[in-house]
Amino acid sequence: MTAAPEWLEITLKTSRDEVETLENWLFKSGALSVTLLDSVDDEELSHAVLEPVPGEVRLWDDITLVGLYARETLLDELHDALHLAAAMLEIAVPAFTASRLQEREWERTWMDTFKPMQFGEHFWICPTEQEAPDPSAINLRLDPGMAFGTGTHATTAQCLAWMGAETARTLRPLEGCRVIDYGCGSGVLAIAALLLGAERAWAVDIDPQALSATRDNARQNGVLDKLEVGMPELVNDLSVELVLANILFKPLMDLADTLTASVKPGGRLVVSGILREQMEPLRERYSEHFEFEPGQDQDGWALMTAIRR
Ligand SMILES: C[S@@+](CC[C@H](N)C(=O)[O-])C[C@H]1O[C@@H](n2cnc3c(N)ncnc32)[C@H](O)[C@@H]1O
Repeated sequence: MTAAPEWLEITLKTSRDEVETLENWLFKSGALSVTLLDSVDDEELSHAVLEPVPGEVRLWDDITLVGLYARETLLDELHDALHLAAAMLEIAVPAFTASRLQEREWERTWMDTFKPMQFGEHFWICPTEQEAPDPSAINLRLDPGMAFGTGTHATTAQCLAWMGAETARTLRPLEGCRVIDYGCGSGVLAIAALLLGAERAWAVDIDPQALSATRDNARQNGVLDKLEVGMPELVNDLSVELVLANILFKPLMDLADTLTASVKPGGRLVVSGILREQMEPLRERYSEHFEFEPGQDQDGWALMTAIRR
């Protein structure tokens, strides 16, 4: 009898400062999902992702990253992809271990670790196969394990918390807004914006896998008809009321002119994925056209919002 195909898993240890870059590296090399584990006790925790409790964002100084690749991936091909992705990101290939994972174990991993998360009074992210804890709330459904952004990452969580905060007042806080999600990953922010009342959204990314995950997730949440998905050129001539950009510091600095042009005067820019010490240079880069609101800084990660003059 032929053995069931196994998933390929890459594991590496890193520090908080490096986690975002290395997560990006794993995705660029073709990972279907990336999980963050606390390294302190990862033998015992095995595959238990340390979820923030609702409203809480946690990060650890010593983190294990686990990237999961499609079953048909060959180890040699993966080595090549990891080296190529490192070269694209201009980083040295870090030390990692590769192992095979049985399908059942992989499924259980995600079922066990991705739990419903609440962001604000009436807004939740829920795995598709689980009951929503509050069926009357706005429940964004996501399949665990597909592309970046189930809300478990601190920087995604900060954006979702910012969007969900107003749900105590109204279930449609983004009513009438047109929204761009720049660097959409799983599309979670664009989909959240639409569920929270946005009129129309555009989700763009340089990674084709992210675009296809975004379409699937939007369809699943019944908002595909209000969402356009594509490469960044899609929004070249567009300026909207709200631009969400959870990408790294360097792309945010490089994209300043593009992102500035995509926010209409009086509109708002929300950026995350930046470290506390990167807030000031970022503010300076955007200050000619934006009035910054007080930034939020949680466990070293910052979310900044600004109004376009
Ligand atoms: C940190 S993930 C965030 C995903 C999602 N928005 C979220 O909040 O979970 C950043 C995403 O930005 C994309 N990205 C990086 N540089 C980009 C660029 N220059 N233009 C568009 N997308 C970019 C990456 O491919 C990745 O999917």
